[in-house]
Parts: sequence; structure tokens; C-alpha cells
Amino acid sequence: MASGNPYAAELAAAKKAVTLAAKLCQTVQQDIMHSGVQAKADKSPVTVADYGSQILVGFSLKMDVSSGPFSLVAEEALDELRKDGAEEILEDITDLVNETIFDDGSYNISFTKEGILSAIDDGKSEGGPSGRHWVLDPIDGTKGFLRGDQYAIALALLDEGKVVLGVLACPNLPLSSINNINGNSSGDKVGALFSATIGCGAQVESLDGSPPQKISVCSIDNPVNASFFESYESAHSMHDLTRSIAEKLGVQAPPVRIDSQAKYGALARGDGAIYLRFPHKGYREKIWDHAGGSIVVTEAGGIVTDAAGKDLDFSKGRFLDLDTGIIATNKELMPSLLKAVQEAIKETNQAASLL
Ligand SMILES: Nc1ncnc2c1ncn2[C@@H]1O[C@H](COP(=O)(O)OS(=O)(=O)O)[C@@H](OP(=O)(O)O)[C@H]1O
Ligand SMILES: [Mg+2]
Ligand SMILES: [Mg+2]
Ligand SMILES: [Mg+2]
Repeated sequence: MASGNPYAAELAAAKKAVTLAAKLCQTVQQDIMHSGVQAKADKSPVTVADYGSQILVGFSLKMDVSSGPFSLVAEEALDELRKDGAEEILEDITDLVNETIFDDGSYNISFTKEGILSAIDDGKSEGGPSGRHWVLDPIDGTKGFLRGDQYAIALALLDEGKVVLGVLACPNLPLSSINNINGNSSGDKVGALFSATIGCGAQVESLDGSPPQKISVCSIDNPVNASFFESYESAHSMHDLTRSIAEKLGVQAPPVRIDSQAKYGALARGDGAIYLRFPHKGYREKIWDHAGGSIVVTEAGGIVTDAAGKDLDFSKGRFLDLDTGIIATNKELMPSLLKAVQEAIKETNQAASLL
């Protein structure tokens, strides 16, 4: 741990919390066909592992970070668990959480069903511009998780409205490079834990505890040599708009489509040069989908902005209030990326107005 990091204790607690949650997620992903999956009001999926991960991260942080009141802004809520027929899911979550805690051995506690409900409810903080708030996506990329692909346990700390710390546990991401994802014949280990604290840089280590390695974004300055990441799900980002942006830049490589904030981690260590995210009209971005990932990228020397080139503002509550989309790249490519984004959006809007 670098000395002089004012958030060193919080960083250690955050890494421990997401590593514990990753164990639970890995157990469930191996046996996903037998796990409870529900559809939320917005039709997105939620599994026993989303709830279990949220409970373990919240609990572990509460045990290990003592200073001040505890505030957690987390994705999952009690709504679906209050529905008829959810009793069995609640039992499964309780068993899963208790088994993970027992197997891990760090804490001597067993949750009751009431304790489980109350622990999920702990994540309903609204965040905001003052004080400290933990921000958690217990499984980012739940669709990827269900497919057996990429997902991340994404945790960040807001202090006076600014993200000061972020960790991303990516259990299915190769430790050295995304390029080892298929078949992994390189012998690259799987399971990466990215972390960053403000002013102290970004690191990656293995989920089973190899020493952290400093990471930085790639130094490509000619977009022709760049590759770009985007959502796997076309429902989450407009792939036709990103194609047009890439064409304007002269990007030659096909898009690298992976789920979750693993994209931010991969970008931060230079596996690719650009991240493009353009949700369909009307979608409001949530802070837990970007807080952890964005500080990992900025501390690795990159830039993360909205489509107008403005910094992301995490101080407005549970939602990000931003213009159109989110883009990330290195300092060299950002000016030409921003220009291409704005031209492509203008053309799309003009075409839509002719319909
Ligand atoms: N309609 C729509 N538009 C844009 N974004 C949406 C939409 N629906 C969901 N989400 C959010 O996308 C999160 C995962 O998106 P990713 O791009 O990281 O992964 S993916 O490749 O699209 O699966 C995903 O995070 P999780 O719910 O944590 O999995 C959602 O918060
Ligand atoms: Mg979700
Ligand atoms: Mg998410
Ligand atoms: Mg999630």
C-alpha cells in the first residue's frame, strides 16, 4: 500500500468486501440454472447472487470501516422480494450468504431472513453532495453473469460529492489482457481486481491476492490504430451510432463487446483505447454503473466524460444527470473522439428529424 493514501483503510476494506462477494457470485454462476432469477419492474434481471453480493459487501464494509455514519447507495431493493412466491428466493439468499461467510471464515455471524431483508434495505441511501457514501453495483452486467460471460462487483466511495476510491472485481476477466479471453491458451490467470484512489493511481491484482501492479491507459494517439469497447447488449448502447463514430475516426478494428464495468478495467490497463456508451433515448444512467469504473480509468491517466465533454457529476443522488452518452479514452485521443461523437450525434438527429 502506498503511504500517504488518505483512503488506505477504506481501500483495504473495499477490496476485502468485493473479494468476498466475488466468491458468492462465482458459486452461483457455476450453478446458475438452479438459481432464482426474477425480472424487475424495468424488465432487467436480478438473481440471488445480486442480492447476496449486495448483502456481503454492505456487511463487510460495516464491520471493517468504523469512521462515521454508514451510507450505502446500492442497486438492489426489497420490491421483488416482497412479491408472492419470493419466500423461496429469500431462503436461498439467506443460505447462500451464510454459507459464503462460513466458508470464508473472516466473520463469525449467521444472518436470519429478517437480517437479510434489513441488510438489503441498508442500500437505499440517496447519496448526494455532502458526507461519505459507498456506491455499489453488486453485480454489474447481470445479463453477462447469466450468460456465463463478464460481470463486475463494482464499489466506489463518494466523499463530498466526488468519487475518491473505486474497486472492480471481475471474476471472469483474464488478469493480464482481454486478448486472452478466448480459450486463454496463454496461461493467463482469470479473475482481476482493479482499484484506484484519488491521486494515488490505479492498480490490478488477481482476485486470489497477487501483488498489485500499477496500470495505465494505452498511449495510442492515432485513432486508426485504436480499438473500442462497448456494451454486449444492443439494448444498452446504440451500436449503429458507435459504428458511425468509429468510422469517422478511421478505427479499423471491430468493436470489442463485453458486459459490465470490466470495460473500464480493460480500458484502464490499455487492452483497448476507447469506451463508448450511448443508451437509447429516455434511459437514465445510475451512479453505481460508472462510479468505480470511472475512477479506475482517470487514475490510470484516462478521461471519462459525457457526450458534451463534461465530467460526470456523481453528487446529484442515485442518477447521473448527463448529456446523451458516456465516452472514455486517453488524453491524446479525446479531442478527436469528442469531435467525431458530436458530428455523429448531429447527423443522427438530422436523420431523425427527416422521418
Ligand atoms: N435500457 C438500458 N439502457 C442502458 N443501460 C441499461 C439499460 N438497462 C439496463 N442497463 C444498465 O446496463 C448495465 C450493464 O450494461 P453494460 O453496458 O455494462 O453491459 S452490457 O454489455 O450491456 O450487458 C446494467 O447494469 P446491471 O443491472 O447492474 O447489470 C444496467 O444498469
Ligand atoms: Mg441490474
Ligand atoms: Mg450495473
Ligand atoms: Mg447490477
